[in-house]
Amino acid sequence: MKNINLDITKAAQFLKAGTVEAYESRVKAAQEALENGTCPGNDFLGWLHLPSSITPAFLDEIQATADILRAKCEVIVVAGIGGSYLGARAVIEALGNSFAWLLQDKKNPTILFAGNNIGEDYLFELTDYLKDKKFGVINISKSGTTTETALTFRLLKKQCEAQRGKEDARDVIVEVTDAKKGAARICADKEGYKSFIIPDNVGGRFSVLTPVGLLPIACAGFDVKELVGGAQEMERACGMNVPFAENPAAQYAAVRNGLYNAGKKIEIVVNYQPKLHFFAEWWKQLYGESEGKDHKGIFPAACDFTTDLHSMGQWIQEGERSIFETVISVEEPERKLLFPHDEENLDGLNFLEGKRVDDVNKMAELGTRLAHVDGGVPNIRISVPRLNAYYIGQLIYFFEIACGISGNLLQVNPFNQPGVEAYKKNMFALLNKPGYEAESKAIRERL
Ligand SMILES: O=P(O)(O)OC[C@H]1O[C@H](O)[C@H](O)[C@@H](O)[C@@H]1O
Repeated sequence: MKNINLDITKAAQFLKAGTVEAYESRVKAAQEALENGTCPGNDFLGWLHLPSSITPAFLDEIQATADILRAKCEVIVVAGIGGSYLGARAVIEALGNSFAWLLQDKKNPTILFAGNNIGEDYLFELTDYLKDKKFGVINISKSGTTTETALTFRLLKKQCEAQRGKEDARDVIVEVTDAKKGAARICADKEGYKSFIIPDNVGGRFSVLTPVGLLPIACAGFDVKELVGGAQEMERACGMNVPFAENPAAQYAAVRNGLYNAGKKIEIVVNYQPKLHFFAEWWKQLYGESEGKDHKGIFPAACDFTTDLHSMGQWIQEGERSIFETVISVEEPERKLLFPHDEENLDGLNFLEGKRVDDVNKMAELGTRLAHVDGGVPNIRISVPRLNAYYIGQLIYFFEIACGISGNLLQVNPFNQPGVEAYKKNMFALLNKPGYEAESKAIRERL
């Protein structure tokens, strides 16, 4: 079976000859530091060999819980934010029907996401929509104390119990959280909810292959064994025994650092399939939180093409030359649709009659690639044979291991996110959270 394939030729051509190759020894050192646990943030390396450590029995347990929720719920709300949100949504949207929430699909529950904002209208409208629904909740929080998620869970737990009764609610509320600490753990133990553990040594943004991602994905009806199988294959293909020139993660990490050092400060991940929109959101957190520190790091951005060619296309073609693109290209769509004939041919498009829609999309992609490279935008291309669970699993692990290597090349700790606390501290000070008295006083003096 084919694997995802990385092509860096149209990016490396922007660098001095030999630049990518010159990273070989530094990449090797980064790989060794990850393997040996000697890099910064070495207490968060549990994701490194996670795919190959997942057992069939563990996946059966995930599936059994998902089956209960699927049988008892027409809607499942997945509450979580950041790494406790984006991976599940990325995979579910990539694999699902584009109009999933509009389908009266009796076979699969509708999956909704919440706990990822503090929008009063959003939460009101969600709880309003759920009023006459048989719904369940997967509450996901590693710390168990994240405000956005905790607020949402308060609302949903109460509503679920009110609508179903406390006993029945107990079967459809599941917590995914720390083994020992945090409000979600205490609540799960007290209420007797089914719960899954997020390992201590796996950070949120690397946790999609733990129950954080696997449980919602199984609830949505997708094959978690295939997903993990794809990740396992990439764990092998990106292993440190694979030579530098043949190792896609090593190559990607090297070329993007080469580009960064040559002044390309922004990486735009691009898709030509709208289903990959949230995959790019997941990627943005993975790379943004891992590399954006010590006043360094490529800014991770994303565009959906061809949609955004009609909005951001101008900037990409002719704006400041500080960007490069990483295109995720799906080789073969899952469905077939032909360009139709039209008697009047008012749009002049009858020359495309009978062609697959994807043939047109592919020419848009090729034309864009040539135009952007001509315009000075280095282009990395990752081709994905099909948009299925196996290849999404490959993409996930590929980007994770490349991120670990890349962060080490950048000489930052890729596994912490101290900067995220600044807004939380201010918010709690402004809200007069008990324990924040001094901060509250100090911040008010600044207003
Ligand atoms: O899973 P939780 O503890 O609720 O955290 C959810 C997210 O929020 C934080 O602020 C971090 O920046 C993220 O890395 C994390 O994934």
